[in-house]
Amino acid sequence: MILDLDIGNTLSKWRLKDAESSEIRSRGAVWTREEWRPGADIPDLDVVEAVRISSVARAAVLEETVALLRRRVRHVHVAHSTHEALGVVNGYEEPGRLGVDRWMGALAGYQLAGGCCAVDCGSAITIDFVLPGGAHLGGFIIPGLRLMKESLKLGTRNVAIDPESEADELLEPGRRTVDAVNHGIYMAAVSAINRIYSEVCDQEGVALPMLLTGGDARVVSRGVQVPHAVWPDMVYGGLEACFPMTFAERAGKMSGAPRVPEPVSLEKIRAGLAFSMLL
Ligand SMILES: Nc1ncnc2c1ncn2[C@@H]1O[C@H](COP(=O)(O)OP(=O)(O)O)[C@@H](O)[C@H]1O
Ligand SMILES: CC(C)(COP(=O)(O)O)[C@@H](O)C(=O)NCCC(=O)O
Ligand SMILES: [K+]
Repeated sequence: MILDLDIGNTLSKWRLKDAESSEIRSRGAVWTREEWRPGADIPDLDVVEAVRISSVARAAVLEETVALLRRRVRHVHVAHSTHEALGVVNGYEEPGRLGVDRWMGALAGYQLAGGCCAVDCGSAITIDFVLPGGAHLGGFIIPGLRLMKESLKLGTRNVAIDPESEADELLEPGRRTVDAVNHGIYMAAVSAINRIYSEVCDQEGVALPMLLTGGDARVVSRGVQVPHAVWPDMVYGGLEACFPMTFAERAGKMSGAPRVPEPVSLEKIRAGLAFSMLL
């Protein structure tokens, strides 16, 4: 079995993948913290022959995790942001400083779609752009839904946006604090994504397919007007592409990859942008 780990600032996600069949056998998530208990937080390591890790948590968390795993598993691969990988050139002045989850998303998106806009809705919402040809432009970082809400300190942190909510409802003015806050942060997130996408496509003269991932991807997806696909395993896709192990991975296949969404034409994107400027 292969154990894939995606350690975010809030949640540490794991999945077990069968190295023979490429099937996902199980998955889970625990709050990100320093100590892991194999058998409780993560699967029993006896069945694991290789581990692949993407981590943006504090260095100490990664060090502890790697030390624990190396004692029990022969192959432990830790992903890093580099200047270039798999045809993508990192847009950061200091490539190593780009969050490795963003780098994994950009690599997975490029492998699947060629140029793309990769949006990760987790603790932070990150919006990264890769052009056809592989130039990563860099991106945008805003606080995620939960962080935005917590920063207001209005006592609403424990009432999350119902992931089943309809976007229409969330776009109405709230008539209670909790709704005013939830609808406000939702509007802030989806309008930023819509606008940033249009601005960058306009600047670069190319309509890019958009891919969404992260814990809030589903609910954010409902308010994003741009054609897009939700790909919950996008960060894992980057790990698969960087450290291919199964037959399918070596053939360039990434688990759970969605159909690439057809972007609207650049003319339409520009018309939408011009219209919103006139209002
Ligand atoms: N069951 C859940 N537990 C915790 N957070 C959740 C859950 N479902 C959705 N979320 C949302 O997902 C976010 C965490 O998403 P994730 O992509 O795992 O973040 P990160 O990679 O930063 O740890 C939280 O900030 C919260 O808004
Ligand atoms: C921007 C992030 C905090 C997002 O992390 P996440 O929401 O997935 O936990 C992470 O990618 C990170 O720590 N990046 C380093 C800074 C940068 O990318 O510029
Ligand atoms: K994120």
